Amino acid sequence: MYDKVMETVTYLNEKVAYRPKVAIILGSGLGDLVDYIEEKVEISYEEIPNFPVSTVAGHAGQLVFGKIGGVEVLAMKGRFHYYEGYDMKQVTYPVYVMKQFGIENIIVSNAAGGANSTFKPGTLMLITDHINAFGTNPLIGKNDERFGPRFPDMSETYTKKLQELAKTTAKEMGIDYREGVYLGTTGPTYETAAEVRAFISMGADAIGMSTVPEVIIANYTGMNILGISCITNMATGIAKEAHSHEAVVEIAKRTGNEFCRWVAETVKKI
Ligand SMILES: O=P(O)(O)O[C@@H]1C[C@H](O)[C@@H](CO)O1
Ligand SMILES: Nc1nc2[nH]cnc2c(=O)[nH]1
Repeated sequence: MYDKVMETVTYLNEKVAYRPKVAIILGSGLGDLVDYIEEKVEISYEEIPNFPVSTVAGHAGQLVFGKIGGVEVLAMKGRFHYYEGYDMKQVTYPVYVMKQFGIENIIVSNAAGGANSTFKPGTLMLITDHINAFGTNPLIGKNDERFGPRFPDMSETYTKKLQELAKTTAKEMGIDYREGVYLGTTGPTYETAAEVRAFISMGADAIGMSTVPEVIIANYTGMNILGISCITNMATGIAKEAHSHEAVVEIAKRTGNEFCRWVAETVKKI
């Protein structure tokens, strides 16, 4: 794995002059953030050695390098989900690459269902912590100490300093946000109402199908982490209507503007 990652990193180093310290993983329907990136260099996943290829509608499959307000960034437009059939090492492969490429701060985003009944579709939630309900862990297997320790601590997974920065920025910009715990499941089914009740009793405020594996690797490799969920629907049982991925992407795109403004301003201060 290490050699493969380094091969990908070498390719990127030769292909782009940018050396960003900040990366952003864009969730379903949140890809418009790339419109805030100037002097872009875009690379399709197919072109990148050892990179998996995204198959989900609403996910473009590109690394986008450039600048937001003068700050160099790397945005991942299209992520890899466990439910697509990738194994956990493939799902998290880009995060290993980012770390070796020099990324120190990662912003992870997602579209998620609201489990906290005080949320509504369109709510932006700053992730304060997560629950891994995937039933597996991307670090299972032999550990390579060149990436990180065998038993990573996760007592401050979502970096307090970045949370404070995002909160101050939101207040300055008049952006409304909530805070909460993201629970990640495998998908691709949306939850049953009974599962949502169980997840609420476990402490979930938002439920999604991504983010947790990437964050586990980002934490393991020693990155600062900021997470934002865009609540696109209320979770099953709280919502009156049935879910569809099309509706999720549609709401994420509609609320995406606030999300993009918030992330762009926060990036400038990192
Ligand atoms: O990549 P994210 O977590 O934003 O995508 C969400 C979860 C599923 O992939 C999909 C369900 O509609 O959207
Ligand atoms: N698991 C899950 N993922 C989502 N992504 C967007 N909405 C939802 C949801 O309600 N549940």
